[in-house]
Amino acid sequence: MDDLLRLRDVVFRRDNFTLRVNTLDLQAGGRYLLTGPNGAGKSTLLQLLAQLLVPQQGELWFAGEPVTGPRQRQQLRRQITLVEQSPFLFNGTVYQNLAFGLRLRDIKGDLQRRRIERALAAVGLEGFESRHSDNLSGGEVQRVALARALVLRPRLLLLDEASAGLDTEALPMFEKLITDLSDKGVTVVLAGHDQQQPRRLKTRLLPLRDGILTLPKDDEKQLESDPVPLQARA
Ligand SMILES: Nc1ncnc2c1ncn2[C@@H]1O[C@H](COP(=O)(O)OP(=O)(O)OP(=O)(O)O)[C@@H](O)[C@H]1O
Repeated sequence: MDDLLRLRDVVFRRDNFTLRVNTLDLQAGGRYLLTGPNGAGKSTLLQLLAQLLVPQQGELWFAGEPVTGPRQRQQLRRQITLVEQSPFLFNGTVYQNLAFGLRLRDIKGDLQRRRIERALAAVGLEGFESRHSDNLSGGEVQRVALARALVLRPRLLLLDEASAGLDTEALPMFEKLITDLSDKGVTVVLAGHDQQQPRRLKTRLLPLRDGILTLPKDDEKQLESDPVPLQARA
């Protein structure tokens, strides 16, 4: 598989927190799980991968091209979507929330309607188009936020604790969606605390501790074992 995103010697500093990523290669169609305790830097790394934060040091490549300036980062944001830990839906209907990003991409009319219908069906919320964002449960908000990401058809989908509020019916649907997307070539990075998810989803692990990403020495072995960093890659 080809690398979609590569990071080398990346350092991001903010206040008293420093995030360090020596080597990270995300393959096209790969599934990854970012693990680590509260405050380890998972959300910060996802924002960096989403090109919403800019590292002070290091190099990034997307689809083989070096990521250099703000203009390029802005273009990349059209291919990368982050679903935040506490997603914000604006005051309006579910349809309006999903249509917003499509309108910016000039996707209108029937195509817009079909994409929204399909994305809502994919998260199990068929017929939710006219529901108001104020009248949704926490789990429904998360699913609408996921659908809002899906309609944009990103090449890299970043999910910050996106399954935390899902019930026992919604979780298998969510996990099937993730595997289907990666089978279609979408790279998916999830951050979370579900200890069983790596086994169920067969994700590669990206363990973060105190802002340092420590890749497991042997990814395949890691899939069989607990999601705990064992040894740093030299
Ligand atoms: N907007 C911000 N401004 C300043 N510091 C921040 C900001 N967001 C996070 N931090 C700090 O950066 C560090 C990493 O936080 P981050 O949210 O990335 O961790 P996390 O691993 O996602 O945690 P959690 O599991 O609790 O979601 C923490 O020390 C946090 O206090």
